[in-house]
Formats: sequence, C-alpha cells, structure tokens
Amino acid sequence: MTNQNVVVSDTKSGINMSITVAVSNSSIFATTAQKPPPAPGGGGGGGGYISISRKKILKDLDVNGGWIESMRASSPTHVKSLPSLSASDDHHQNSWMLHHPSALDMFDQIIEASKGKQIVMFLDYDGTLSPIVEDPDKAFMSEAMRKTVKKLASCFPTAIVSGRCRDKVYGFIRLAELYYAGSHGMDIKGPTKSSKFKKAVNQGLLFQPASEFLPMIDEVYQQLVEKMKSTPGAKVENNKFCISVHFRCVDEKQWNDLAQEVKSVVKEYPMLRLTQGRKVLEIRPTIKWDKGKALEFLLESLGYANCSDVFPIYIGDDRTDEDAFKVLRERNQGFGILVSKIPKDTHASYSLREPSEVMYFLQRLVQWKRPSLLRRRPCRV
Ligand SMILES: O=P(O)(O)OC[C@H]1O[C@H](O[C@H]2O[C@H](CO)[C@@H](O)[C@H](O)[C@H]2O)[C@H](O)[C@@H](O)[C@@H]1O
Repeated sequence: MTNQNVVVSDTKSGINMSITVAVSNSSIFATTAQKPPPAPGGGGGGGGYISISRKKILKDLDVNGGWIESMRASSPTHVKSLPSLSASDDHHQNSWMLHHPSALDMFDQIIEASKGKQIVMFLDYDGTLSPIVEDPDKAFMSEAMRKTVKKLASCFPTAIVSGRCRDKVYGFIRLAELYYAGSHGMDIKGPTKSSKFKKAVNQGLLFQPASEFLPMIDEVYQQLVEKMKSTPGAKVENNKFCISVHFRCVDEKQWNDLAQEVKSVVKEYPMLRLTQGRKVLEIRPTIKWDKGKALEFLLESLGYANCSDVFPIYIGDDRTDEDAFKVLRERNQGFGILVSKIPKDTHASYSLREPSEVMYFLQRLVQWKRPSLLRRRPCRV
C-alpha cells in the first residue's frame, strides 16, 4: 500500500483540494482531506459536491467498444482480474474516490447531516445485500446480513428495492417487517408484520402499476426460454413484471448473437423496452416507472411526501439504482451510496466497495441509533 497526494481543482469555484489516498492493488481509501466534501443532504443534490470534475473524470473513464465492453465492465467479478492500473487510471480512481468517498469514512458527517430528520433506508438486493454469484437462484445473503437488516428495520423504516420478482427477493430475505418493491419497483407491498413504522394506511399496501403487462410479459418469457435453449449458459428469469436474460455464464463470443436474439423478440413488442444490468439484459414495460418512482411512492406511503424532515438513504450497485440516486439528488434529500470497487458514472454521493462494507455501514447505523441492539461493536471486515 502506498500513500499518494492528489490535488483536484474545481474550475467553477476555483477550489483546490488536496487529499491523501492510500492505494493498493485492490483498495483505495481516502485517508485525509484538507477540505472534505460538505456534509451530505440536506444536500445529496449536486450542491454539496464539486460537479465539474465528476463529468470530466467520467468522460475519460467511458468504456469504448460498444455494449459488450460496457456489459463486461458492468460486473467485474474479481478486481484482481481487472487490467492493472496505469498512473492515469490511478488518478481517475483517486479523483473518483474524492467525489464519492467511502460512506464508512464519512459516517460521522452523514449522522450529523441526518440530525433531527427521520432516516428511511432503501436497499437494493443483488450486489448490495448479497454478493454477485453465477447462479441467480443461489444469490443468498448471509445470516449475519439478515440479522443486521432485521435490526436496521427496528431502527428505521426499511425497504428493499429490487429488479427481482417480489416473492423471490422475499424468499431470500424473509423479513416480514420490511417494505418490498420488486420488479424494479413495479410491485410494491407494505410490511405484513406489524412494526412501529407501519402506518395504518399501509395495511395491505399493494401497488402494481404494470399489471396490464402480465400476459405480454409471460408470452415474451416463453419465447425467450425457447430461443435461449440453444445458447449454453444463458438463463431467462421471470421477474413477474419484467424479464432478465442472463449472460454471465455464456461464452463472450456468443454475447452479440444472444443480444440480437433478445432484440429480435422484443422488437415485436413496442410496449416493452430493453435495459442493461450486470451481465444481464432486462425486458420491461415502457411505463414511466422505475426504482426512483418507487422510492418516491414509498416515501409518500410512509407519510413523508412533502416533508423536509426526512433523510432517505439508498444503497445500490446497479444502473437501475441510478434512477433512485437521481431522485434523491433532485429532491436534495438524503443521498445515494453506490456499491462498487471501480469508478462508475453515478448520481450517488458516496461509495462502499462490497456487501461486507454495506453490512458494516448498516451495523454502524444500528449502533448509533440503538447501541443496545448490538452486543459487540461492529468491526470492519
Ligand atoms: O435490483 P437488484 O436486486 O440488484 O436485481 C438486479 C438483478 O439481479 C440479479 O442478477 C444479478 O445478480 C445475479 C446473482 O448474483 C448474477 O448472477 C447476475 O449476473 C446479475 O445480473 C437477478 O438475477 C436479476 O433478475 C435482477 O434483475
């Protein structure tokens, strides 16, 4: 591990910042900042951050070579398998960390910013609560994570917002006191178990804005299952209001053909659209509904529609989580945390490297709110 001083200039404000960054092959930690980023949100919204360099830096980070490159980059399973960093890559990584510091390193500032406000937690599932694995049916979260989320939900209203079908994600988490928004927010259900945050109005809350698409989604699912039979490793997942076609176990040489096959099916259905996730293509209704809208809907259901005293924290790792990060920036409330080991273009304000860091961050929130709930002090893994 080496320490490097990085000076980053904001051309708009003329502010120069100098940070010390500890760099190893697999980790980058901002250790000191002469002028730390302003406390978060009441200002996840651009205001708190130096906006210039983010765009500039990320322009340079853009992956070339079309969607295959971007698909590959969407989900580097092992950081060790990434090409080794050049000095200029190092600079980009360091700059990115400056603008998206670790939520763990900024914990005290985050708590300070939330003072007097109700924290509401939004958690993505895959890649956030559970590690990315090859078989989507085996993306189990650890028992320790489950216990942590349970404690978290006794401290703050907590919602799971996932691309998966709601029943499946519930099957992995099995906590009835949470709100669940499955199918990228198109299938929202309130807690079935009473909790101090469950409002009477949420008794039996169920919201499915894309229900008329169900027959169409089923039809397309059957077609895709048939088509994908000839591609070893391809997997089609029915997520109720959307469909995932998984590439992770398909030979990269076949990715283009497979994508063409998916497109050829979807083009017959103008009411459906194709989006991209982590080594997955997703087919979903064209309705204007996404994880960001789900977040707003849930805040409203919780009674925080027009409140200034709410502090939503959204943690996610995927492109689809960007819609929620963006909503928080636009509302200038709370903030987003991107789970990523590598720099990505994001509307999130902070970063965490992997689910184990997410768990540690959640434990610290619990410990701060109700120290008695944690027998031992959380320790960083
Ligand atoms: O919104 P999320 O909860 O993050 O769900 C997004 C997709 O996650 C799953 O796929 C991803 O995780 C799999 C298991 O680790 C991995 O094999 C796959 O390559 C990833 O794309 C899930 O299977 C999808 O249906 C979700 O849409």
